[in-house]
Amino acid sequence: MTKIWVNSGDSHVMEPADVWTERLPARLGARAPRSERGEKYEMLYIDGERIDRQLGDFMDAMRPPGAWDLKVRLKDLDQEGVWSQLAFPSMGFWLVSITDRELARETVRAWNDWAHEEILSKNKRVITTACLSTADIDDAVAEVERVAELGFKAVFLPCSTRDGEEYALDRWEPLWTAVERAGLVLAFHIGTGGQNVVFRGPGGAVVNYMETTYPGMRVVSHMVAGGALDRHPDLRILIAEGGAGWMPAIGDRMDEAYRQHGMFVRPKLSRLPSEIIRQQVYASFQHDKSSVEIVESTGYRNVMWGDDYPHLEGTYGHTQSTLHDLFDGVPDDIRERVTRGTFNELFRLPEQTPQE
Ligand SMILES: CC(C)(COP(=O)(O)O)[C@@H](O)C(=O)NCCC(=O)NCCSC(=O)[C@]1(C)CCC[C@@]2(C)[C@@H]3[C@@H]4C[C@@H]5C[C@]3(C[C@]5(C)O4)[C@H](O)C[C@@H]21
Ligand SMILES: [Mn+2]
Repeated sequence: MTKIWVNSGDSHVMEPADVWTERLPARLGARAPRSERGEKYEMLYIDGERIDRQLGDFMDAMRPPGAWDLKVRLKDLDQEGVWSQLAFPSMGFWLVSITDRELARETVRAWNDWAHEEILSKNKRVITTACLSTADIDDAVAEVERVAELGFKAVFLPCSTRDGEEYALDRWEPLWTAVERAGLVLAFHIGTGGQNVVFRGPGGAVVNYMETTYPGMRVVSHMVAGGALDRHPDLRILIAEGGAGWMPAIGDRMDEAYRQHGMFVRPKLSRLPSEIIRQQVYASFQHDKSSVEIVESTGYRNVMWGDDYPHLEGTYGHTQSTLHDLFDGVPDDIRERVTRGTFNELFRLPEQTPQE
């Protein structure tokens, strides 16, 4: 079986437990996210709030030996055929729920400094997103400018927002301007910003998996229909780990809404919603065949494969068989686009994948 070399638009770094306590004064470090293992649940403490989650199951299911060690990770990637990765946080995801301005600013800054020193400065294949404060837009703008200087290629925000902070609202304008001007990708990872276990009845595991997918589409409907992407034509957003098959479907439905409910529509847009999605919205997937098929059948080309390394929803241990299932028989230009081209277009990395 020939090795298909790919880039991954959705991976994760595992931060050391002391990523904040080592870098912040005790009065702040003590309030940063930390998890303690309980019987069935892990207790997650964030600024005094407690969230019970089955994180332990996720951690135990972590197979890849390189999850916590960059050098070993690069060997894992060679084995799997992954050249570059865009790596999201793990514990860093929980920073988005901090509402205290100083704590949000300082924990975000500390996480980004750790990522810059321990990942970005130590290799060229794994690049991390940067975290941003959701507590204060001015702090987020300042951090965008700082991390762009440090060489980050993407920042991330949560898919779900607090009520009254939806992404269509003007409050975000200074941040959209800053991200667009810095040429960074604005990434949203599914399952962030809200509850991930919302139903505990029959089928709960699959229902909850699906329920974390919908907020990613909601980000797109707000930022397209609210005009954010129309006002910032160079701003590119990525919805990571939510699959990509939904892009043409919501493009069509938003066009229908825009036309059939035209008398209610504001703001008016300079392009149809579907055109804005085609040009400025990107999505990643791991196993979905439909994510490849829509590129062939609808011409939505902003589709990017992701290994979700080292999470159990990802492909570690079966990457090559997954890639052959997905791409054998698919036209070369589409395989090239989805496995490497979209990633290189977004993160403007020179083509580095070794030719087997
Ligand atoms: C089986 C039930 C119904 C039983 O209910 P019970 O708890 O016993 O009362 C319930 O426990 C369940 O649904 N368990 C399945 C596992 C699960 O928690 N599913 C949530 C939806 S999937 C999800 O949230 C993704 C998007 C995908 C899996 C990894 C995920 C949890 C990751 C994992 C965990 C944590 C959250 C995180 C980033 C993070 C650092 O890595 C994302 O924010 C989010 C993400
Ligand atoms: Mn992921």
